[in-house]
Amino acid sequence: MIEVSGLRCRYGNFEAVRGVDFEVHRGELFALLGTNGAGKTTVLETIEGHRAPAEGRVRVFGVNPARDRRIRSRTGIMLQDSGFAGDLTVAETARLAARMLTRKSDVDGALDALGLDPRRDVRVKQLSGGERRRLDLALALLGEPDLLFLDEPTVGMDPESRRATWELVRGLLRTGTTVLLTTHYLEEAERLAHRLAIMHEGCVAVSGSLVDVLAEHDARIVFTAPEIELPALIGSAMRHESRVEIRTPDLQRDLQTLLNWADGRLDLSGLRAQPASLEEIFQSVREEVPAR
Ligand SMILES: Nc1ncnc2c1ncn2[C@@H]1O[C@H](COP(=O)(O)OP(=O)(O)OP(=O)(O)O)[C@@H](O)[C@H]1O
Repeated sequence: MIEVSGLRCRYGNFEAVRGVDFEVHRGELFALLGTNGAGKTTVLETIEGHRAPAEGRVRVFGVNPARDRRIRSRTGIMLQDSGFAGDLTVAETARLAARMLTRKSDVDGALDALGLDPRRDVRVKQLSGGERRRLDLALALLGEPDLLFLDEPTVGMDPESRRATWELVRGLLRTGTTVLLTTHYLEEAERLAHRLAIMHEGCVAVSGSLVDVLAEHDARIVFTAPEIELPALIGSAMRHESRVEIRTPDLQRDLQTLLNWADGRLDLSGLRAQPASLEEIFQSVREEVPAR
């Protein structure tokens, strides 16, 4: 659905994107993540056809998005701010947005899907931040796009609306919609993404399927235990008072060793074993990749 290869983008002499490659496949959710100023918006704008690359190639539905406007009718874009007049009501805004589309769209269905039906006669400027995001998403869904761009979709939403939005996105994925998500909310990416790329300083620092990316980084075993000599493990153990934290590249093996060793000897109280989180991987990208 999307192909980005060798992409470079410049603002004057400043190279904001320095050779980015990734693909987004049909029916998947791809999360484009990154540190502040990493170049995500620049990449997105190029994919959306608003910016021509300095070098490299971008294809959406197999065509150049900067030249071929036909892809617009198959694409839904949830912007950070949809830019409609605050004096219009929710329903007026949705009807106006629908009129700008070439595809037929179900305005009532989109408002209903986002729980905005009871708010349809409220002026947009009176909506809460979370309701506003839901309206932005409803507008992006008009015309039932094959490809959906979600830019920070759940900013300002309360936990319940956020969960409802994730469920809605999962539903869209089940019906074959392809989604490109950008978010600073890493739990969101962890919950939704099939594959992802983490950008830093204009480059992709980490990419792959969520499962592989998490598996490639050290998992963690945590428990509390008195001062005691631990068995030899593959991972490294650190102690903060009675709390022991083991970072391991082989969670199953070290956990097995630890449980066998503790059996009948010691209660590993508060034992937790978990894979690396995107939060930790993100942090290591920030620390490891040298600043330009
Ligand atoms: N119009 C512009 N002129 C000059 N530099 C720009 C312009 N727009 C963006 N930049 C710079 O390009 C780099 C990438 O910006 P971009 O907005 O693509 O990053 P981002 O990953 O979306 O950041 P954030 O997560 O902070 O929104 C940044 O260093 C930014 O300051």
